[in-house]
Amino acid sequence: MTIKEIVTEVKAKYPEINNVYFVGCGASQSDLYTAKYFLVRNAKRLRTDLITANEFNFDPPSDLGEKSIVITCSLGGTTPETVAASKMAREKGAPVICLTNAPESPLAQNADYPIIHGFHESYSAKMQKLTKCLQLAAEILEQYEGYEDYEDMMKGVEKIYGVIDAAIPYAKPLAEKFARENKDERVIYVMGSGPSQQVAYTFSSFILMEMQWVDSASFSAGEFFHGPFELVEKGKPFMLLMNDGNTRPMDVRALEFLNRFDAKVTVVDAKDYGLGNEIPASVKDYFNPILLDGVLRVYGEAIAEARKHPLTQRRYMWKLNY
Ligand SMILES: N[C@@H]1[C@@H](O)[C@H](O)[C@@H](COP(=O)(O)O)O[C@@H]1O
Repeated sequence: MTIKEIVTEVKAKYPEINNVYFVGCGASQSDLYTAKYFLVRNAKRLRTDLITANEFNFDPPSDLGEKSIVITCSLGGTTPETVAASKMAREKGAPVICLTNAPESPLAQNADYPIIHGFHESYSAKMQKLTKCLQLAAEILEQYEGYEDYEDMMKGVEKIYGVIDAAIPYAKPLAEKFARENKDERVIYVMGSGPSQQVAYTFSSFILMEMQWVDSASFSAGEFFHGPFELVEKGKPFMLLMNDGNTRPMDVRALEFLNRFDAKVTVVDAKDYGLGNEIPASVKDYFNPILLDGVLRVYGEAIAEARKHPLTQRRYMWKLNY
C-alpha cells in the first residue's frame, strides 16, 4: 500500500484521531523527530509526541487508544522495546504504522501497516526512513485537518533524494578534512537548531559515542547560550549544523560566538548543497535535517577511516544481555 492509501484506510476506520505518537529507539527514534517537528509546527488540532520505546511502554500517555495513531520505527525491525511498543499500542486499540527496512521482521508483523524503506543502496536510500516518515505526517495532516502546502511537500519528497546524492561528492573532501583535524580529539560537541537539532543528537550519540567511542554531547544552538557556551575556548572541537531555513539566525549566532573565541569549528551547512534551488520554500525547513543527516553519513565514514575504528565495532551492543 502507498502511504496515501494507508492513511486513507486508517481515516475510514478511525475517523476521529486526536493524537499521533512517534516511537522508536536510538537512531530510529531520532529519525522520527523531523516528522514530529513538522506536525507540531503545522497541526492546529492534532497533538503529537516523540517517545523512546521503553518510556512509551512503562509510562504510556493516558490518552493512548482508538483516537491515536502510533508510528513505530526500527531499521532492523527486531529492537525488543520497539516491538513491545507496537504490540501494546495495538492492544490499546490504536492503529500502528511501522517504518522498517525488514518486511518479515517482528516489528512488521506487529504493525497494522508496515512501510518498508530502503537503506543500503545509496546515501539517499539511508534517508528514506526520515523522508517517508515526514511524508506520512504530511499525509495524516492533509487527510485529518487539511494542509495547505501539501503539494509542495510531495514535490520536496520527490526531489530530496537527488539533492542528497548530488551533495555527496562535494561533502567528501570536507568530511576528510574534518576527520584529519579531529581524529585524535577526545571530545567533540555537536549542535544544530530547529528541525535539525536531533540530527546533532544522532551524530553525537550514534556516530561519535556508539560507533567511535568518542566522548560527545549535543545541544540546540539556542540552548548553547544558556549553559554549554561556558566550555568554549581556543581549539575546542565543535561541529555546527547550519540550516537553510527559519532558524538559521540561531546557527549564525552560535558560529559567531565560536569564532570569537577561536574554537575548532566544523560547519556543515545546508546552504552549501543547494537545498533551496530544488525544494519549495514553503516546506524547505523540513528537508534540512534529511539533507544534513545524509551528508553526515560521509563525515561518519571519514572519521571512522581516519581513526581506524570501523563503524560496525561494538563492545556491548548486540553482544551482551542488557
Ligand atoms: N545505533 C543503533 C541505532 O542506529 C539503531 O537505530 C538502534 C535501534 O535499532 P533499530 O533501528 O534496528 O531499531 O539501535 C542502536 O541504537
